[in-house]
Amino acid sequence: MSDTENKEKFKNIAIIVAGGKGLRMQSSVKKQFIDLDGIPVIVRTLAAFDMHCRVDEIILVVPEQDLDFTRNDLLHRFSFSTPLHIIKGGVTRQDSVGNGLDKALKICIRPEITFVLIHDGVRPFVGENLVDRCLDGALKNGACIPVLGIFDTVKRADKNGKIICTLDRDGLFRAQTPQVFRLDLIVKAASYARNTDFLGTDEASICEHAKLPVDIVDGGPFNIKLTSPQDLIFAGLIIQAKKEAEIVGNSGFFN
Ligand SMILES: Nc1ccn([C@@H]2O[C@H](COP(=O)(O)OP(=O)(O)OP(=O)(O)O)[C@@H](O)[C@H]2O)c(=O)n1
Ligand SMILES: C[C@](O)(CO)[C@H](O)COP(=O)(O)O
Repeated sequence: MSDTENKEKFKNIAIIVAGGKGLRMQSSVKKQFIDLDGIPVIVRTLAAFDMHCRVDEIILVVPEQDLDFTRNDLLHRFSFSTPLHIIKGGVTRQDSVGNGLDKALKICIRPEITFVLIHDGVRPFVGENLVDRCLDGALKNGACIPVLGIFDTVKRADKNGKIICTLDRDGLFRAQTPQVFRLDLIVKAASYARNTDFLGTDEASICEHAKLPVDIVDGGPFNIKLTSPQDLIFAGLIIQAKKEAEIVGNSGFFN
């Protein structure tokens, strides 16, 4: 099926979760609101989905106490063309995603023909082609996430810092976002996780728990999650490198 036909038939909703406290970043400003070269992290992330021609609507999840600030102050300074819904998050990432899924159910026509792209608000360098790969994968089999291989030798160690063994890294991957799912499937998996008290660190793990298959596609080396203070240094370098690549017409590298 061609892209144009898909666009008529399917609806793609990005759910950007930015409802966390960002404790590991040790910053007085929550990491999703930190300014990176004049543009807040969450605005950079929103812009990546706003500019993507296959994203029809965006749901932004923020901490309840930051709803007013986000609506009236932060986003007031920027304009987006994709319909944007701003809602409150929950205690855990899974709760925040759950709120996003509830909203997606309300704004979709039919969950069976709706895809949700669940993305960390603090992965601002997600590329256009990476989003396409995840969407294409989910269109085929209902669920798809981007991953990166592991290029270092992987050790298991005990609590005293003594190595127990070296793991076989063949078949091991690091999961990124956006994680894309047909809405009816992820809603079913999320409800099963709730009923069985399963708490996952990503949405793929919720599907795994519900025995729903999830495909993988290549993630991106620049699609980093801003977690600790050092990541802000990497973010600055990525921004600088992107600017330089744009000048010489080589920015495709970052997609
Ligand atoms: N209750 C929560 C917790 C996390 N997130 C979001 O999930 C993404 C990935 O989570 P992580 O990097 O762990 O963010 P925090 O939970 O904010 O960080 P920390 O664990 O360091 O406090 C972030 O965009 C974060 O805002 C969320 O929407 N709601
Ligand atoms: C969803 C995620 O970013 C995929 O790598 C990750 O699992 C979030 O984990 P964290 O423990 O909240 O950092």
